[in-house]
Amino acid sequence: MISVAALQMPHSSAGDQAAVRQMLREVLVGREDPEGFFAMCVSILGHQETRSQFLSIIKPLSTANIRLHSVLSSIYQEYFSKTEDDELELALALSLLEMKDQQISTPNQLPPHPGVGGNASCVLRNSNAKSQENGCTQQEDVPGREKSAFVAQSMSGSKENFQENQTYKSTYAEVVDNKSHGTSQPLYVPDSSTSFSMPNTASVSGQVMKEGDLNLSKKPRCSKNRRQRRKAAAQQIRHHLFYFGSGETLDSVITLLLSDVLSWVHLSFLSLFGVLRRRRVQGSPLLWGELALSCFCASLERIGSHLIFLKASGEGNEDGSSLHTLKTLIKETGAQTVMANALYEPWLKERDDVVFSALHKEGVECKMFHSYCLRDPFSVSTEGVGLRGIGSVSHFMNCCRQNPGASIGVPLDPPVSLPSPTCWPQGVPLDMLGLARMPRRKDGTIIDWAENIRKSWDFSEDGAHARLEAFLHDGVYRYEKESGRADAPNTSCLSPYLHFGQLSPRWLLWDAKGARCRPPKFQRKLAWRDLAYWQLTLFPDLPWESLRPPYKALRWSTDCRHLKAWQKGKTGYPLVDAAMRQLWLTGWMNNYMRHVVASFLIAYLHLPWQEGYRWFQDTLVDADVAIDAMMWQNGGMCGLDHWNFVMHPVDAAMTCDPYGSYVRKWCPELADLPDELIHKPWKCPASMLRRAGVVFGQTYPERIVTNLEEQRSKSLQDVALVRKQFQQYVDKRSGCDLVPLPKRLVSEALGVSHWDGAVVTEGKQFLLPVITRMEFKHQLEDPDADAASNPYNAVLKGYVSRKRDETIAFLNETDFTASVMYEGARRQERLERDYRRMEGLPPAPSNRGRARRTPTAKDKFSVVPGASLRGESSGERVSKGQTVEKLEENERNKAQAAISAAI
Ligand SMILES: Cc1cc2nc3c(=O)[nH]c(=O)nc-3n(C[C@H](O)[C@H](O)[C@H](O)COP(=O)(O)OP(=O)(O)OC[C@H]3O[C@@H](n4cnc5c(N)ncnc54)[C@H](O)[C@@H]3O)c2cc1C
Repeated sequence: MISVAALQMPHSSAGDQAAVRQMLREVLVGREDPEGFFAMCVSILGHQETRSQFLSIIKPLSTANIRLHSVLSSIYQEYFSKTEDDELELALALSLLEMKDQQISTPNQLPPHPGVGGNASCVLRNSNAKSQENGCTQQEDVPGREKSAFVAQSMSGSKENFQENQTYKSTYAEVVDNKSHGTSQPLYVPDSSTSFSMPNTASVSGQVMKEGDLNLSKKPRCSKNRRQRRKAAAQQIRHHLFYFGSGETLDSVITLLLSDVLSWVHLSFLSLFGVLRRRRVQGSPLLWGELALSCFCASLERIGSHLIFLKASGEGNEDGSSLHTLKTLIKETGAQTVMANALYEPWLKERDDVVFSALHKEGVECKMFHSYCLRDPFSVSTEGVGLRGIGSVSHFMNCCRQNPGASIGVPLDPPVSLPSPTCWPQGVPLDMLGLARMPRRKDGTIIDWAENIRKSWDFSEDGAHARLEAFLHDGVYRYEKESGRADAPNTSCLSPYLHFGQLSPRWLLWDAKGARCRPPKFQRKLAWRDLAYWQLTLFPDLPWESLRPPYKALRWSTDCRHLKAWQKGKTGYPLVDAAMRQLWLTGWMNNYMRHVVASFLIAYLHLPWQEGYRWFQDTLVDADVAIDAMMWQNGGMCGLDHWNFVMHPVDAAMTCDPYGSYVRKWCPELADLPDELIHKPWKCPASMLRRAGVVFGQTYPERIVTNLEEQRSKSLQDVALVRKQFQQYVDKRSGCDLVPLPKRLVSEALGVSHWDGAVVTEGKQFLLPVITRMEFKHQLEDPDADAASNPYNAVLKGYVSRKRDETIAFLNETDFTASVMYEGARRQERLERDYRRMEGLPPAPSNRGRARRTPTAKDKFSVVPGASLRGESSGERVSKGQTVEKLEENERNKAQAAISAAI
């Protein structure tokens, strides 16, 4: 192993050198790819310096790792042999500059709010705070209560506030009544006191601010580290809120954002191989992070406080550098208490545990609070519920009901002031973090890919509340029935604010329940969010590896042209293109459109779901490692709750853009086509195209694939192939896929700790049958059949009748996925009716759609995946499985499990 520290970078700054060295270490241990490393050098050192220094930087590799050296050299040669024109052309294409004259408005048509917002993140606090003055709340009844009293008082504000909160809490518990289960038990709501509530409160400029990582308000402060621990490039913004104190109360508070070296990695999207890989790694979320931090700084200034930015530095790995920086700060400020909000990504939790335990050993009191999710994902348990239907939101909510754990808690008023230390520690300016750095051309000019994103959003907490208000006054009334509409602002558009902690889920849930219209579907969305984090804690490889083993071997396309066309919104399918352009220009698209573009990428282009995940990570302003990964796994057919539907790239418009106005907005070159043909311009007569000024290949791209049915058939056949190849992962009885269970779930299911002789042995794999598309089960029997002849064909064609709309709206009250299941079942019914008519058979008994949701002995495809645990080696049922089954037959869960199992 060579010594990275020995590398020479004569003309760069020490910080740059450290960043490059750090990244090279990552390459050497295989956590970073050479391409990502090179791009980082270009970003950090600049073109000139990279050109002159790169070869000497990598020179030590020429003896220590010849292969890597030659890969890096060829990347260098290729990059610097490109002409400026190539790059410019790419930049233009990628920025979709042909649309620059268009007025791009915000995703949900709210008037744009120029200016800034802010977020922030961490707070350092010193002891002896005047608790009444600021609003931190610690309602936990813990032994250290006295010590944390400063927090409790400062956050929850007055006693009256607290009482009001209690009342609110009981109202909340009633409201969260789970309608679909006819039980008065609070849905997904724990009962007793809040598990935290840090410096909440504060009425800043007359605004009630709510809890969030980057806000002053009602909630836990601190951070949510979003790090993408992926091999190509690890990026993160990390913020921590620290409270430093020396007594029973705090006398000062310092808000701190701690960022690590890799956060400044900056990939030029022009850089590599002439192929647009990404806007930049995590470009959009980092941009949001910077703008939101700047707003948060302003909010703190208004109440006489500051936000300090620090870069983690010091020797050692990333834990080491965070720890070193914190220790230095603690020494400087004399702090005795450090508090931070919990991060749930397993690898970040691990790091924080290490840091906190080291600080603890040195006598620093450390406290971690929960804020990002409604439930701490590490505390969710399947006990009493079992594993049947795992992955579905219904199953997850059942688990939360059965094992309520700590209370979700109530939002608190934001602080009106924060006690200041006598001397503020020295930080670095926000722009030094380099979060929203724009790439430069070789001539030094900046390519501002974020112009439209900045116009589209207000990045401040005020912006979050304005959107919430707007939604509660308008969109919320259409949410149940029409949240799929892309042409209307029917969803909340709050995801980036939630992601960056500018709005807490607790507050959102609270407000949604207080609204006159309380759509259960909307409330369940927050459970989806928590579900994603629960899955990530169970399967830390969720963002990279297919959960269903056979699907790792799926044959995927490697067609870069298709990928680029999809990314740039140039597939020739107007609905897909409109959504991808909206994503590029605003950093957002609604949930329905995310399903449409994901289905297109996977089922019709056969590109791996990881490509979609990566692109979303780079371009979504709400890019979230857990949610994104869970959804792409589900879309990629390998998640726990894989989609039982495929969105058709044309017909889905019947639901989401029936009049073509969404396409007209984002693909203006098609604006003059009539409503009925705008989603399929290739069907227009030549004269109509002429009149509308559409020339395929010039003004609008040709379709990159034309044989949709064939493409789908291929996709199905590929799935059948791997399921055949890896039969050990297919349950013979039900035809369902089998997923290896993480030990934590096995223990819960077997009740290992209490159960005689039940030992989950190291290395033994337990397999669980999971929800599996019916069309896959059928295809297994006839692997070469085409998609059209598969009676369970999952392609959704859009909703077409009012009656169906109403039924779907009703089912949406239960779950979005339930509605698409319904549609699938109806389609199946139609097919069967036609078949029977043609064959002269008597009509089938009715009510098949719903019946499919429950297992019947007659229809093997309806068999509900049970939680029969099998030892892989023996293939035999584990005797303890009977106990598991017993648990699962628990009456309280039966109805829910049936629905869960079907979706
Ligand atoms: C392929 C794919 C990738 C996705 N990637 C992300 C992502 O990176 N980050 C992200 O926040 N959401 C992601 N989603 C989920 C969802 O599309 C967005 O949360 C939603 O579109 C945000 O818009 P909204 O705030 O108007 O949502 P609303 O419908 O108003 O919902 C309110 C909030 O609930 C949460 N929520 C809604 N739907 C989901 C869901 N399916 N899973 C988890 N939480 C949900 C979000 O925090 C959202 O802000 C993805 C969905 C798909 C299909």
